[in-house]
Amino acid sequence: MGTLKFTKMHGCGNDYVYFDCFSQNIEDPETLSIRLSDRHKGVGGDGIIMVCPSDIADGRMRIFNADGSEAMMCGNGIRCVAKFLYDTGLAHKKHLEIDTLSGVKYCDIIEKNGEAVAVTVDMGRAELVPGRIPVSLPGERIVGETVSVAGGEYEVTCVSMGNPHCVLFGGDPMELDLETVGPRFEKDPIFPQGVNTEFIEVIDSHTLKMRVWERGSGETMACGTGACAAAVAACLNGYCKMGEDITVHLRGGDLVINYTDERVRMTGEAVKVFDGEIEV
Ligand SMILES: N[C@@H](CCC[C@H](N)C(=O)O)C(=O)O
Repeated sequence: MGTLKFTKMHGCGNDYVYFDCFSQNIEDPETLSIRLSDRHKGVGGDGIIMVCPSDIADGRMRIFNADGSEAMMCGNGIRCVAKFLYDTGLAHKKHLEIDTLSGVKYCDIIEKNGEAVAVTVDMGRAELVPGRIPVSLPGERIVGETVSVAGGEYEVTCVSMGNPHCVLFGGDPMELDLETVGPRFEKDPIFPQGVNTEFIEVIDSHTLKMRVWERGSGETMACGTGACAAAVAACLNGYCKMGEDITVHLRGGDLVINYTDERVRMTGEAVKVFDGEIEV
């Protein structure tokens, strides 16, 4: 038995329990994530995030979903990791490099009264090659393709932002039975590693409304990589234009995304809720 110090943080309501792993060791993050994510018997969150030292960057992020699975990347999480590094002084730099399982990402801190309040992240290139997303469908890329999922026909666009995404365009996503439809996509064999699924209503050429079902965590208030994938998909399907700012309205707040061939940039809030300590 021992204790672990943590910080509860969120980006647009996508909340995780963050651990300073420069000074603490977590032996079994998978089990800890399942336990702490419980909103009744735990701290409550969409998973846990370990902020670790790195030999090649200012810090390294490890993210675990609420079901204990480790993910390669988290858009809302990386903004909070940047805030954590900046505010705690572990790396008090306006430009931060953060290593992830999908490579090093570059973060620019937006500061107010000495604290990071928002972060712009260079998320790198959007990956469209099906085998690298991965999605088991033929072709050079999957843009507006009709596929059969659990007996239904859907028009999908598939993108990797370091993790796999399937984007669908339609009417108001708030009217969807997401608890039924989300798991069907997550577990469909065309996505060999599972998938995060975004349901999008195009409001205008600079504005999207989105609801997300996340692999490993279910419905969350927001998904940063998902908002990036949605903006990329909106451009590929001709709803929005590359190089222009696209605001994505999520259940928990807004993200601004800018997509070019070279990179996807994401800007949004990073918020600390409270510090705590827990027996493990
Ligand atoms: N909420 C995240 C993504 C977290 C990981 C995802 N569920 C996966 O398994 O790929 C974000 O903000 O990007």
